[in-house]
Amino acid sequence: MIKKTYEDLENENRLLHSIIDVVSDGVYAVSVDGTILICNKAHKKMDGTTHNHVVGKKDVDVYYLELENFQRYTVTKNPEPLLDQYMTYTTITGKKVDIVYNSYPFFQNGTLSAVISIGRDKPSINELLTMALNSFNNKKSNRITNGTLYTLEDIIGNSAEIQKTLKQARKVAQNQSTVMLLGETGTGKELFAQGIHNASAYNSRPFIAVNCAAIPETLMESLMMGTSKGAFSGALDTPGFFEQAENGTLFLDEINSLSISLQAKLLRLLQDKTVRRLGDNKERKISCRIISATNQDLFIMARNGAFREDLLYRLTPIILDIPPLRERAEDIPMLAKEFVSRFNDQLAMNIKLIAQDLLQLFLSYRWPGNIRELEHVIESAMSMTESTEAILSNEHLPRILKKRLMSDQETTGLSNMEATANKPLPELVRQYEKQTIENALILNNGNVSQCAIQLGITRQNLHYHLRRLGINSVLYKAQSISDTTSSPLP
Ligand SMILES: Nc1ncnc2c1ncn2[C@@H]1O[C@H](COP(=O)(O)OP(=O)(O)OP(=O)(O)O)[C@@H](O)[C@H]1O
Repeated sequence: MIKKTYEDLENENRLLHSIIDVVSDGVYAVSVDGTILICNKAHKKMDGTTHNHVVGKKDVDVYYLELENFQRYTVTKNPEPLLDQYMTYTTITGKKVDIVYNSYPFFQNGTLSAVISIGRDKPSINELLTMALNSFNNKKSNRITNGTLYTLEDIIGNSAEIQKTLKQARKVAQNQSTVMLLGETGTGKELFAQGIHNASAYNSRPFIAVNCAAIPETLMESLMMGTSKGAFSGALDTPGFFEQAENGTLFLDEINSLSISLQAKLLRLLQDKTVRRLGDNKERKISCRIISATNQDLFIMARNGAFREDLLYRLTPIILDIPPLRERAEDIPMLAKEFVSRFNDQLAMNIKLIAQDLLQLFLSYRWPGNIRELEHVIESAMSMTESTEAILSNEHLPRILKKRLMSDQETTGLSNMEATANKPLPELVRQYEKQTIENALILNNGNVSQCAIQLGITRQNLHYHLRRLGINSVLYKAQSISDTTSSPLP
């Protein structure tokens, strides 16, 4: 074997250092007595430190945290790999870092001599997650890296109802007030919450979404408040939701499912505007906007004692009511077109048109699951379609879905009777005329002449009715599915 010269070893050392420096994860090595041996570029960038701050210095002088929270301390006590650990610390430069790391013992001649750690900070993990999500939806590429996917501009709908809610959302985004989003399931409450965050001045800060119905009650308190190491067996230093959302937005979805005891705890946090991690005595200021959402009537729940009235009033200084899809049927073609276009991409299909029979079925259905249901129905229909087909029609609906959608057509007469019981006749006539003309425009791609023929009136007469009823026929002009503008489709 050829013996390496000192110069060879020097070159090899330089090469290894260069490799370590170009790795995008933070790489760090510390001797068992706490002297920092290696800290690569990515780690220094994450920490906001320089070579002089770190290499050769004692770790306890560079990173401000309790000795027993250093990975070096834990691995020295028990020389085994320590994987997927999460920690928060402040560095000598005052930068606060959230990091997830793996640490490994390094042995020389059978004796532990150093600890090597490889880590990534939370913002870069969020970035990775966002990239992964984006890769599922190429339309959403180069998307936001604050934990969200949508802006208010992504909310589709030309109806007066949705435009009014969007206008209110844009206004609310200007300040940091607490907002409550009301709406049936699938109406787009989370979309609005993300949209408000992204339209706000603090949109570079985190958006933390918590589904209150999905987290077991026993875990919720520690996740909400955070824990300090030793609070209970296995507890680590972990920031709670409020801390994670620092200067950003905390979105509490399905807040109606919080138990009464958690409601009391949440109320106390909101009143004190401070949070204390479990097992810690340090008070931390709450500095995030709270957006909550419910698909049940909290005012009725409060009346029945199922939701605390005092908490309800804390959460509702501003209320945005998101209308169900059945109350804005004119948005259905536009939404359907968007979903067809998305599934064309995802399923490698080439649907160019939604047939009139299917569109008519969509327009007559009540959509209890709202936009999410429309999205799923289109996905199911497209999954039943050959990739060579260009028109999506009734025939592509799975039998069970078709039956469900058609059952509404049969009951529409009855529900109309119930809905119209207390309205004056002229208003009902006007509503009916407007709906009939809008449906005809949708079905005729905004072509006024064809629409007039279908309705059995002259073109001039139709123009008169359009003006009288405030309908803009241009909005109904046909566009191909692949068109990205949000207008009704053929
Ligand atoms: N106006 C809209 N434009 C485009 N897509 C929408 C719109 N509203 C909702 N969606 C889509 O509908 C689905 C449901 O939206 P979201 O999850 O925001 O509803 P939600 O009201 O929060 O529902 P839940 O109460 O069940 O949590 C999502 O896939 C979303 O992308």
